[in-house]
Amino acid sequence: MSNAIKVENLIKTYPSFALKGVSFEVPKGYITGFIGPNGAGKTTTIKSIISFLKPDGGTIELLGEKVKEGGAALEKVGVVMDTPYLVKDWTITDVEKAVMPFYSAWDGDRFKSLLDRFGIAKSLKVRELSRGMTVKLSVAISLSHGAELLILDEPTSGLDPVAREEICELLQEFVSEENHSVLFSTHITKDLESIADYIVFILHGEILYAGPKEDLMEAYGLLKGGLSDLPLLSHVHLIGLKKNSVGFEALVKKEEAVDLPKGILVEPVSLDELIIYFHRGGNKS
Ligand SMILES: Nc1ncnc2c1ncn2[C@@H]1O[C@H](COP(=O)(O)OP(=O)(O)OP(=O)(O)O)[C@@H](O)[C@H]1O
Repeated sequence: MSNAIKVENLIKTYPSFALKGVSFEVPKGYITGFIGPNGAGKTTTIKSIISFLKPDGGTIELLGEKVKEGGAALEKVGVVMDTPYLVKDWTITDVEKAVMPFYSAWDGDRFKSLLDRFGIAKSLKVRELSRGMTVKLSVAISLSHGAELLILDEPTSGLDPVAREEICELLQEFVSEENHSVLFSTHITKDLESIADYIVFILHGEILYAGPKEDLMEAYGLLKGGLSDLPLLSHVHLIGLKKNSVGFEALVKKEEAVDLPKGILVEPVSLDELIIYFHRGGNKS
């Protein structure tokens, strides 16, 4: 399977944070969700991929081409960042005039029809757009310059469920065209549970998992039981543990959860729970 993005051994060091040799692939033709708690390194990774940041080490390939010193060729890549870069006083017509020269394949008719579909008049100023409309405008720009890969950093944060659903539908429509791919970072893992095919999970600047979503969800489970059961689980690695006055819940790798005491259940885990329990860590005492 060919890759839309290949990141190898990416290093970026800040005084109080580092990407420590991040490696993962985003397969062509699918939606890949990029997850991890606040400060895990998602935006730093995405900014490195699109050359908004200069990494300290590692290699990045975008659509089969190595990103060279001096920046990525983003002609075929649509980028939707958390903080849009558009000038607030511009009208949408001004925005189109400003972005058009950067793209040889700019399709004005497609842009107009997407704006109509999203209910965005060209006479509106950027400052008059709601957060949802701003995200849709960024997506409309990406879809109008013939992008084959969309990279989105938190596109659905701050949006109501209706707008989130619309964005998710757009992404699904986008990947339904041959060889189109999406990398999509979000805290709203519910969105990914319905639309992502692959997951990249980052914690403290390191990749914990990169692969098919179903395999990730299948590999882990939540153990639930009473507090008196905990000492009987010394042979099981509890990745993350939550206790209350009567019982406990713990994240485990299913293949390691063997010889369990009677009454202990292994239940399916959600993406949210995976993030929470990996972040929390396990301590049986
Ligand atoms: N320019 C910078 N200088 C110093 N530290 C930075 C800089 N940019 C980011 N960081 C630090 O790097 C860490 C990772 O930040 P990053 O924005 O990549 O995380 P994130 O996973 O996208 O988080 P969030 O989900 O909150 O957006 C944070 O601790 C942040 O403070």
